[in-house]
Amino acid sequence: MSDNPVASSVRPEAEIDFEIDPEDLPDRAVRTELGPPSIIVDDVHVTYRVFGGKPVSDAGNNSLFNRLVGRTRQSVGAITQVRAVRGVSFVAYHGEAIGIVGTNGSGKSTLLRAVAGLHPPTQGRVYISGEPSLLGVNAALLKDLSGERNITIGGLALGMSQQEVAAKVQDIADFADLGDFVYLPMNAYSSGMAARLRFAISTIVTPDILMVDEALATGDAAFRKKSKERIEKIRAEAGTVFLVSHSIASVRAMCTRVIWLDQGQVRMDGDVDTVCDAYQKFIQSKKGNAKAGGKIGPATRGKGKAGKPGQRKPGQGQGKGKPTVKVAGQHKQQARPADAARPATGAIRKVDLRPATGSVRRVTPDDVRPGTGSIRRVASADGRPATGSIRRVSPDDLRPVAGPTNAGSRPATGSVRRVTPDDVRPATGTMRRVTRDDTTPSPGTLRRLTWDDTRPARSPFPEPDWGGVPETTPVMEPEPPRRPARPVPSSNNGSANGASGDGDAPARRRSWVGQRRGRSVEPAPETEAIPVVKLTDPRNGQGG
Ligand SMILES: Nc1ncnc2c1ncn2[C@@H]1O[C@H](COP(=O)(O)OP(=O)(O)OP(=O)(O)O)[C@@H](O)[C@H]1O
Repeated sequence: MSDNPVASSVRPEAEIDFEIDPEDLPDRAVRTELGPPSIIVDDVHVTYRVFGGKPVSDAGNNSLFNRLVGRTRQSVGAITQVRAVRGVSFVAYHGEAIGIVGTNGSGKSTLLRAVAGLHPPTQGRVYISGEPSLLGVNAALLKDLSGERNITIGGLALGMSQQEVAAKVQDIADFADLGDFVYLPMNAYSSGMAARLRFAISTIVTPDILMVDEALATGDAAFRKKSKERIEKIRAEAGTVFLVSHSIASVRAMCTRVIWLDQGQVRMDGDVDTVCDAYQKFIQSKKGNAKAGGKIGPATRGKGKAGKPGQRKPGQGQGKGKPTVKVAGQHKQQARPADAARPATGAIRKVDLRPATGSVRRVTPDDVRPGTGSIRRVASADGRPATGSIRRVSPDDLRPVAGPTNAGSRPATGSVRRVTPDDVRPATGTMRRVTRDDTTPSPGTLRRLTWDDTRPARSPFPEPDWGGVPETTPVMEPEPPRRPARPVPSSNNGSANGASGDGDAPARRRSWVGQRRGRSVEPAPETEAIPVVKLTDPRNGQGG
């Protein structure tokens, strides 16, 4: 394991707010008579163990063996120890408002968490009388819930009953200046609104010990004024208030005592003006040094040679012959030379944008012009067919391959061409266009239906009566026995006067029957007299 006591020093520059108009906070906190001790912090150390970090050898243990071991661990994933708080001791009293100042990463938040019991000290002890209430920027509010619900949950967590919380919801929403936003999920809040709500929830009840960590930083002047009044009230009721802030003006206005932390240690502890003045001077000297070319920060890793203050050997962390910047009389910082951005071996260097062989370079318009053997720009002329190369397809490619006429659009072997109407004419063995002729009947095939196809094959109805006698009910007269006609004398044919004798009767009868059947029946012609011949049987000679 490696020890990295200066890890905090690489944090970005603290955002120190000197710009707050003191008129926003007109009344200075008045130091009142102090009560008994509320908190005793006795030589507290807090060390974080970070997995996977790069081990940085301590200056005191920078032996060859340690460096070799450190490098070995670095390659397999080392555990880095970050000593955030290192041996802090102080006593806080009832009725005090203590401001805690320091640059980024100096251990302010860690110290508050240790005092509030949220992070056990690695070493040392904390004694406390009363119930601490830590209000931090990361206080556990549920962002998916509305402000109203968070007020309820926070109030219950502080020991209030449901009725007490319900009665206070509107007051808290008014104090945080949320308006109707109190009914919306906290996701919809700005950072300032969320910070105001956190402060309002934490101060629903008057806590014994209130710890405010940067929660006021996002508030506007009006809200800071309200906050100050509330803090004054808590302090007046013999509570103890801790205020972590980068706003020196707020600390000056609200606190009665200030502790300045630097790299996890108490650098100064005393009355407001003395400590704030010293801290302000320290910050301004850092700013001045930064403007002069030095980098702001209490210390630098400087190739792993920067160690704890007081343990650093002269010349450590400095390149040979390179200028150094002294920060606040304690930390040494290697100045960044003006030509630091020039190419260096093994480091990030300025990329040469000119073409170079085998290196990354900037692509210029010249690079995309046609050239041989490289990626080049495809010009209009290049869009014509080429063999074996990717090219741009132009409208010309869609024209017939052979010849400009339709004839040229006939199938060609092995090439894609435009399909014309000619291509859909009938051809043998290929698909062809279907014409009307294809729909005329042919034997054994489907044919066109005509009107006749729709008439019944045999009518189910009887033939209509057209005035005659139905054939199904014929009236038959029995025909009289035929007698042999008597020979008619040629002199007396009986037809001279129109009268007829008995020989006319059969003709008349046939004519009548024919009329009744509705048919025109021609009278039978007069039969001639047939001689009667008597036949004899040749076997017995008798007539038959
Ligand atoms: N959870 C953590 N794990 C590892 N290191 C941490 C953790 N929290 C803080 N640190 C380190 O501890 C050191 C002190 O951090 P801390 O947040 O207490 O400083 P701070 O003074 O509150 O900083 P700031 O002003 O930026 O809020 C820093 O170097 C930081 O990187």
